[in-house]
Amino acid sequence: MGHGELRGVVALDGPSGTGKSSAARRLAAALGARYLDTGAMYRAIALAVLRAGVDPEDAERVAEVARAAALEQGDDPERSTTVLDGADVGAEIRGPEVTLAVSPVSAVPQVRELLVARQRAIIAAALAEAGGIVVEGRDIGTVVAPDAGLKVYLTADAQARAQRRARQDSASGRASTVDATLADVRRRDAYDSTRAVSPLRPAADAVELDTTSLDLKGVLAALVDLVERRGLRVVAVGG
Ligand SMILES: Nc1ncnc2c1ncn2[C@@H]1O[C@H](COP(=O)(O)OP(=O)(O)OP(=O)(O)O)[C@@H](O)[C@H]1O
Ligand SMILES: Nc1ccn([C@H]2C[C@H](O)[C@@H](COP(=O)(O)O)O2)c(=O)n1
Repeated sequence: MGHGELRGVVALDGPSGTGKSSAARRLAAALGARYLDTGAMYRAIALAVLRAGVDPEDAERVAEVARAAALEQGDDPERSTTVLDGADVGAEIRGPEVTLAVSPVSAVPQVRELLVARQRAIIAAALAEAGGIVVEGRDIGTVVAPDAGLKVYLTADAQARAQRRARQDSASGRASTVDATLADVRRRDAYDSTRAVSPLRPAADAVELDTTSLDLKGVLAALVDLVERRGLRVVAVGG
């Protein structure tokens, strides 16, 4: 068992742009835990589908590509890596082509089955090695880790989320407008929450946290408070 302060699994779910990745990474780093970005795994499979020249809506061929892809998702909160077929694709999976393809790809039941099994294996290894892990996505509290010690469902106004995403795009040199980003955010929310398998929704026992008027420091403070109230934070003894 490692010396992190978090014991067990924290599940962070919610729609696109609510701050799951930013908050999960910071929480894991603050509590000496591992961090798993499950969206990056779906994005990597979407990239493999595009590279193979397969239509993201062709479920059968998408499942074949997913089975053949060699995917390694890291769980270090200081440096979250996504390696596809031997190369780091961390930047490429954030591009607009992958963002457009990822919703249909992630709706394919065989893709979900494959990735959920891998996510559970990563979580089990992290618990054994570090004692705690923060996992973020769309179905963590409902499907991947239904026994998580804390489940948080992040929300924020679509307008605020689009503004955040447009700022992020412009900081990374990608041209986008708030209107176009808002349309994309709404498209993905609709697709992700209406698909047949594991649709985006809060777990019955999730705590909802609206981040619209919170900055990232405020979100982190609220999460640490929830972790402490659940008794999931242990203070390491000795050095
Ligand atoms: N509370 C906040 N206040 C201001 N900016 C924020 C806040 N939360 C996140 N952001 C910014 O919004 C952008 C999107 O955040 P992030 O990637 O963490 O969201 P996400 O929920 O993981 O989105 P996705 O599901 O689409 O990957 C980032 O640029 C991040 O810095
Ligand atoms: N557990 C998950 C994580 C992600 N997805 C899908 C739905 C998202 O639109 C897409 C990309 O995720 P993001 O990187 O934006 O968090 O992947 C999912 O279905 N289940």
